[in-house]
Amino acid sequence: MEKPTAPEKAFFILNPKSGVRNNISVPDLIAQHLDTSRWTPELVFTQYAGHAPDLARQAAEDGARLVVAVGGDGTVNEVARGLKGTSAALGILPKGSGNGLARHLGIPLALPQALALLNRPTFHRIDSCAINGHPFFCTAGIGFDGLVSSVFAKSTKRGLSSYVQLVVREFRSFKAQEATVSINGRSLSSEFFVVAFANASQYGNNAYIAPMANIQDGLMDVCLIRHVGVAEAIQLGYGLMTKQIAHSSLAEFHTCATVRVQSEEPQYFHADGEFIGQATEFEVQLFPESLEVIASLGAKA
Ligand SMILES: Nc1ncnc2c1ncn2[C@@H]1O[C@H](COP(=O)(O)OP(=O)(O)OP(=O)(O)O)[C@@H](O)[C@H]1O
Repeated sequence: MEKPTAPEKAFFILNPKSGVRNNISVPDLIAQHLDTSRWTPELVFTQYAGHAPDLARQAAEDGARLVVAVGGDGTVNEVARGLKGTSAALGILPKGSGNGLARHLGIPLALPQALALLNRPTFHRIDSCAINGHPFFCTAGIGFDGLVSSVFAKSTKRGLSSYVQLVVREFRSFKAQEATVSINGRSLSSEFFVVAFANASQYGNNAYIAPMANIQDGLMDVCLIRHVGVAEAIQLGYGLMTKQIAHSSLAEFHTCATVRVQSEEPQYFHADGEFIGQATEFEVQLFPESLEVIASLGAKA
């Protein structure tokens, strides 16, 4: 895309609570590294959880070409939600603890480099999804995934090591629930430890739940994991971190644009790592090319 003759408006939405790198002054970095011949920046801090969708939508209505989420996947989700159906593109300055969508989109985790990508932008359209009407852009999940998100939401600790400790603690008491997954005309009934829906390939922190997921192909990858004991959990953990889950007999993969899940007992679920609630029925849908982003996508998105 050609550089416009005059700078365009870029609106930065900063979550003061996200991430573990809180010694970094993002406003200073933006002042130092953003090319003001390309972008005229405006910055605002969120005041509360759930503030960013309104801020993003308003910025788009006020003519911002670019709205940048400064935070982790929760903040990215909120900003992206607000931008759906507008003509503004999403940018990301990754400042979360997991940064799943930023990693999938090839956005550098070092903020000066992420700002350099905004200075020489490449715009792409990506798919987005929704679980029971709650938009997500990276991953959503039911079962153990959902439980972990609910416990993490109550925890004040952030970062990978706290997350791993929490996963191990919750695993000991978790009981997989009976459910039926209706997908591509088939009904699959089983006890499921996890049913994960992947628009992007990873949860964050390079934990790949669906290494083959392509964010521009009009399909989500559904990963079904049935009964898991301690030995299988160790294998799965290794598979997540090495992309080997794609070849594991413990995980079954399908691709589709819609999927339904019906469960006997209420199950916890999350969208982009944020705990949403409990339900017995789930409908997950994909919306092709529904969001414009600045990214560095290789041959396989
Ligand atoms: N001003 C605010 N005060 C309190 N919470 C906020 C505020 N702004 C946003 N939030 C909430 O903070 C939560 C966490 O944000 P985010 O996911 O960006 O960071 P993270 O959890 O550190 O990163 P990651 O998701 O990558 O692990 C989100 O649920 C968001 O709604």
